[in-house]
Amino acid sequence: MSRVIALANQKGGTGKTTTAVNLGIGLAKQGNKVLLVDADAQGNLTDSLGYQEPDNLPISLATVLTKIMMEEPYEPDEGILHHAEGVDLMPGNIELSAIEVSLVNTMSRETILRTYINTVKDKYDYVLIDCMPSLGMMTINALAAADSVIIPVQAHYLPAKGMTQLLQTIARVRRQINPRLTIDGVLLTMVDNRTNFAKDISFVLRRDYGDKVRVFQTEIPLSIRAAETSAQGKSIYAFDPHGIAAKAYQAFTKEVLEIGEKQRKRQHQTHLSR
Ligand SMILES: Nc1ncnc2c1ncn2[C@@H]1O[C@H](COP(=O)(O)OP(=O)(O)OP(=O)(O)O)[C@@H](O)[C@H]1O
Repeated sequence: MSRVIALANQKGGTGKTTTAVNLGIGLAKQGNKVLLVDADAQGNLTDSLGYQEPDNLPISLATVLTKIMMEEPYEPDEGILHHAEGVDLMPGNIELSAIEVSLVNTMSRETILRTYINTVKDKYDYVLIDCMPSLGMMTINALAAADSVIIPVQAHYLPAKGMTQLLQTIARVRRQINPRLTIDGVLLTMVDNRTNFAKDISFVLRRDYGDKVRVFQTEIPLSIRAAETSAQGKSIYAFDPHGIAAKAYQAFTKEVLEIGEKQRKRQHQTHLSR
């Protein structure tokens, strides 16, 4: 059974893409089949995996979403690229901006991405969706398609207002479109342990939101090597395998696997008790 996880935060630059790459490849290194979906018009995930001109790719997520909206046939593996470190990628690019606009007038506008994911997910253990830094239609589509959400939060600023808004949006999607949607947790990224600021943010997050969402035990440290990785087209495990960021992403992958295992067991028990 596959798990679909959206990496979402409407604030830009919080580590969504870096986490998608290194969680995805981390899960693949543990023997899982993983599809990464670039649902951000900036195409940063696509770029980070070595496809440096996402806008020139002949087929991308926008291509298949357009076909779904137009009720045209498409092949389930259409446009999917294979990365050397064992993950698949459905690339994204600037064409997704036009999709956001046309979705507004489309029937079932919140579930077009879910329709796509449902046709491919059975081939994978994990599907990770890298969301745009907004709460627009593409992010709503990602939340409608997902089983759960991971919220990367940059440890540099107090996320209070944005966090409340994001949690409200997730709750609304759960009520109106996707009742099975859960929050896996908040991941603190770019933590600079030399300052007290990161500790303060971590404390405030746990104090104000700890009863509503898990804050992952693992914190991703601020690391120049992690920042450099995106230009290399590879993961932190390939670029700097012994560094602090690689170790943190390994520990984070383990936490995500444990959550997945617990949820699978729960689903199995519910299924048996029916
Ligand atoms: N642990 C880290 N240490 C230092 N720099 C990092 C770290 N993680 C990510 N970065 C850098 O921070 C920037 C933002 O990260 P990233 O692109 O992953 O965020 P994002 O949330 O996907 O951004 P956007 O909202 O624009 O899609 C990038 O330049 C990235 O290389």
